[in-house]
Amino acid sequence: MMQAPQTIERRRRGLMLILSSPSGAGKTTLSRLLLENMPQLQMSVSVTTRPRRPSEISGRDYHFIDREEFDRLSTSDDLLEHAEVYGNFYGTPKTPVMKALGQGMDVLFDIDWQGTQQMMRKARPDLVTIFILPPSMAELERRLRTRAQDSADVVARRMAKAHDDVSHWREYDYVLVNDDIEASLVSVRAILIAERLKRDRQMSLPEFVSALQAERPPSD
Ligand SMILES: Nc1ncnc2c1ncn2[C@@H]1O[C@H](COP(=O)(O)OP(=O)(O)OP(=O)(O)O)[C@@H](O)[C@H]1O
Ligand SMILES: Nc1nc2c(ncn2[C@@H]2O[C@H](COP(=O)(O)O)[C@@H](O)[C@H]2O)c(=O)[nH]1
Repeated sequence: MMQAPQTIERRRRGLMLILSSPSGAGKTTLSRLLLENMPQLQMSVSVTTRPRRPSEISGRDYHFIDREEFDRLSTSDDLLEHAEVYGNFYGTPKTPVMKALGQGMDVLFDIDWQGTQQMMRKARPDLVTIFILPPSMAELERRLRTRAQDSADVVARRMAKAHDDVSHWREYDYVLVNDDIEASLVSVRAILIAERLKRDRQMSLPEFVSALQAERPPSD
């Protein structure tokens, strides 16, 4: 006998939402706000060889590791992707991502364009990618300086790479200019909500629709 539609468990393939931008455009800020108010979304916490900033918490913002440990993780295939960015090494641990997806969660990534390219080769159908542009290069520099977490040398090094970073915008599904943070948050939430409704991600739809069609039409 056919199950009633309302008793069918609505299963969905988890998706991987990637945010990339030149350094300082606002990925971390947007990610934190998005996670505050979005169920079924988990942040991927990267490993990095970069020194910890004063405001950062190990295990929440990054897993801070040395180069030897990083090389061990990358050669043992424990990273989904990895790259050298602004002179430091960064990578995405594989196990927590696979576990979260297996539990029906979506996973949020704050990674650069090199990591995104690697992820595209591995898991394109499950990826949703967003590139975040700053309103201007002057505002980008202002944000990096007022964040006050990096030395003047580090800010200069990141600004020197900003044009090259921006040149990758066409590789992304969505592009937004992070002028107003609240407006950007609304856009990212809208993208995620719409992507969750994509037909191919709703695994139980065929079963659900069959059950709907098997119901007797209401009598007049
Ligand atoms: N729309 C915005 N308007 C003004 N300031 C913003 C906006 N978005 C972010 N900021 C500020 O800009 C600074 C940089 O933002 P954030 O750290 O989120 O950038 P990021 O893209 O994560 O940088 P990185 O790539 O270096 O990790 C922070 O001080 C943040 O508060
Ligand atoms: N390819 C990857 N890039 C990553 C990862 N984690 C962070 N990043 C990117 O590095 C820069 C600099 O970050 P910051 O925290 O030092 O300011 C930024 O573009 C991040 O998106 C990662 O695991 N893989």
